[in-house]
Amino acid sequence: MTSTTTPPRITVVGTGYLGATHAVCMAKLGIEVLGVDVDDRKIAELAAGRVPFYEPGLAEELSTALESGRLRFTTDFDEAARFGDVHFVCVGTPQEQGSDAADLRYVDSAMTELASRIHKHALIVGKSTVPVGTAARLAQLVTEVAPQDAEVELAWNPEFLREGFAVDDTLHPDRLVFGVESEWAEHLLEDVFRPIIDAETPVIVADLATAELVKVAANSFLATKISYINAMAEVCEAAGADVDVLATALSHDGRIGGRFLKPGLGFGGGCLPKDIRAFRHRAAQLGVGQAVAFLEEVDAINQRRRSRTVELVRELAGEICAGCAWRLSAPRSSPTPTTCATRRRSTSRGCSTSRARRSRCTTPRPTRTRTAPTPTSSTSIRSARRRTRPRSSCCSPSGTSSGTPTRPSSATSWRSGGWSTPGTRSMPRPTGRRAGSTGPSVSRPWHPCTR
Ligand SMILES: NC(=O)C1=CN([C@@H]2O[C@H](COP(=O)(O)OP(=O)(O)OC[C@H]3O[C@@H](n4cnc5c(N)ncnc54)[C@H](O)[C@@H]3O)[C@@H](O)[C@H]2O)C=CC1
Ligand SMILES: O=C(O)[C@H]1O[C@H](OP(=O)(O)OP(=O)(O)OC[C@H]2O[C@@H](n3ccc(=O)[nH]c3=O)[C@H](O)[C@@H]2O)[C@H](O)[C@@H](O)[C@@H]1O
Repeated sequence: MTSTTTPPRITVVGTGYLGATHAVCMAKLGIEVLGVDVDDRKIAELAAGRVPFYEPGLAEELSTALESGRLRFTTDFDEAARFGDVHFVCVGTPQEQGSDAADLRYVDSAMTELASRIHKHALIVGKSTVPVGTAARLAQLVTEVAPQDAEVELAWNPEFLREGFAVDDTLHPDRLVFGVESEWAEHLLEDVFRPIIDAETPVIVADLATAELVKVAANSFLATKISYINAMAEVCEAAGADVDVLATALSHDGRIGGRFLKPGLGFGGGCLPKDIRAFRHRAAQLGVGQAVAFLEEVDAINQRRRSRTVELVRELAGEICAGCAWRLSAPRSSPTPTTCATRRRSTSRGCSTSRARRSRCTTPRPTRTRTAPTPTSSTSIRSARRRTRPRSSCCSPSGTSSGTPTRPSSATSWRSGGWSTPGTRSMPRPTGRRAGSTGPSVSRPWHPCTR
């Protein structure tokens, strides 16, 4: 049933990848939104209509939202506290340095800064990915720091968006999870997400701990699925079998499905590596480390995958050098080794930063001939070297049965092909993914597993 009540006004605290997307999408749904961040440069960029990372479609939606007057940005927490009825906290939760635990200092800081300025009845909603038990601790924290004239409650609403599909995933999620402690909080969240709920999106109402756990359980499952098929790739390589065909065959079993079953370099991205580690760490703290001990193997398979890829690239680079040496002895019109390498690099599409270029160019793509299928595993990297014609029997595990997987032509298709291209997601992060984005005080080199 469609509601006619005015939606609550919201703030989005932390306007990084998740927060900027959430703010823009909420404004698109007709809500008045104030985006808040401690990074004044990021706020200035967003207020000027520029998205400081790459996400398809987001810049256009940002412009539209700014023009509508429903979306504004600020660094002023007092303004945020006055403005919002519902405050979504979307700050980073990177892996702690020297530990597998999640670094919760940004969440703690954002919650404290905000709650200590609220002078009304308001709901603070955590969206960041946190270890189970964090919300209960924060619920106590916000009550303690809130002024006496305030009534502040905490809820948790984990986010499942994928980078590259962030806008669509936010507007059309598979499900909404509301971790709440009162009916008031539940109804307020329903008012915020009304258009999405009206589109028959399932809503799961849970307690705080369950809501937190849904998120880490989902990411752990996805990571496990990827490592599973990559483990099969290791076995295939040793046995002379073809993991792409194996994955395709598995994908036709409806109980298994083909999504997240693409063998490749292993999972990277911003969250899966850090989230499975933080989950193991938290489970151990709770005395149930054994229950998720398998995630250590999931991580190990993933690390092995990367090492194996580097080995393969070295092997293949050897072949390339041999090829170039052969060309040197060919007639003068043949390209020199230098021009070989330059051409190869310049044909890497979408490499608009040096980091992106590096990440693309360290993949095994250069060895493929024009007609060979995209190697998505070490087995297929090897077989691509043997084959010059596409194998019609090989289709992608996602069910696109048209034979040869196509060459990825964008960050999104490259990623969805099972390849990890960390640098292409968030190009203008000059001091590193975490350094520039999680909070101004952290400065360490970007690495997909520690962001
Ligand atoms: N990026 C993604 O695809 C998804 C991320 N998540 C989770 O969402 C959270 C945020 O992730 P991202 O947006 O990728 O991180 P991000 O690093 O892109 O953005 C975090 C933002 O928080 C700001 N910030 C830090 N401390 C602050 C404070 N005290 N007050 C206000 N702003 C502050 C930073 O300046 C930065 O703009 C993480 O917990 C992540 O695991 C969940 C689902 C998807
Ligand atoms: O918590 C998060 O931040 C998000 O993490 C992932 O999203 P994301 O990291 O943006 O990207 P994915 O498309 O899920 O890919 C993750 C990694 O797995 C790899 N992958 C994916 C699928 C596959 O079959 N094989 C494979 O190796 C990708 O190349 C990439 O490195 C989850 O898919 C989101 O649901 C979640 O919200």
